[in-house]
Amino acid sequence: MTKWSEHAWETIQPIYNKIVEHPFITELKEGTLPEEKFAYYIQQDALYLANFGKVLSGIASKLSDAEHIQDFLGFSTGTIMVEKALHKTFIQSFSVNISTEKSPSCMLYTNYLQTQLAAHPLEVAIAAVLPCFWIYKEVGDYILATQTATNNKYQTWIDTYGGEEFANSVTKAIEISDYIALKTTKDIQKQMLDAFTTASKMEWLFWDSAYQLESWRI
Ligand SMILES: Cc1ncc(CO)c(N)n1
Ligand SMILES: Cc1ncsc1CCO
Repeated sequence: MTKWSEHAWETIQPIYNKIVEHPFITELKEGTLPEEKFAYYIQQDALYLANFGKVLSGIASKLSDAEHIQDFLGFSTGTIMVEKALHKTFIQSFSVNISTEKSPSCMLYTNYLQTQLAAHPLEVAIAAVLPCFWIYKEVGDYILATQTATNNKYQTWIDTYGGEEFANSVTKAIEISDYIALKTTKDIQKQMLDAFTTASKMEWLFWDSAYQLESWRI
């Protein structure tokens, strides 16, 4: 029987392909991405991760299996560790201005995840956060496997998401998603798939918004 996660990944293939073809990713891979665009991304991602960590601990508080609770609390702590380690390094070296104003796309994505947690079945909230893990792992692995540039100034970012440690978290998150999908109804499985797809589109949007240096139109 096909696992929910296999079906889900297959469903978002066209979105994933658009992500790895996006100039943000192709230029990040070669180290040619303008620092201004990477700095914009890092600044918005700090705001994103702070919210994402809260959503993950919110999911933990709604779970019942002790192992799963521990895993989600670990993921939540992981986002804070990544935020501190990666973001503070880049924020210093690229002299990023610390802003507290979310871009439209960052606000869309963070609010979407909060809404899934607050007003939808737990299974759906779990499916909504899965692309954040899975797409980043795939993008990290893809860059590591295909990059030709040496001395890439974005290597720390690449190694964070292409590394084994992150892969372990991603494997756990996929396994938990499959476990809960198996125990729920067809209808909720479909809602999980829709949330997974929507969040995957927002992953594309997040990189695109950084590449475009998106701003509020007012
Ligand atoms: C927008 C976004 N999605 C996913 C991750 C990785 O969890 C991240 N750092 N930022
Ligand atoms: C999903 C995710 N993104 C950054 S850290 C983290 C959890 C890893 O444990």
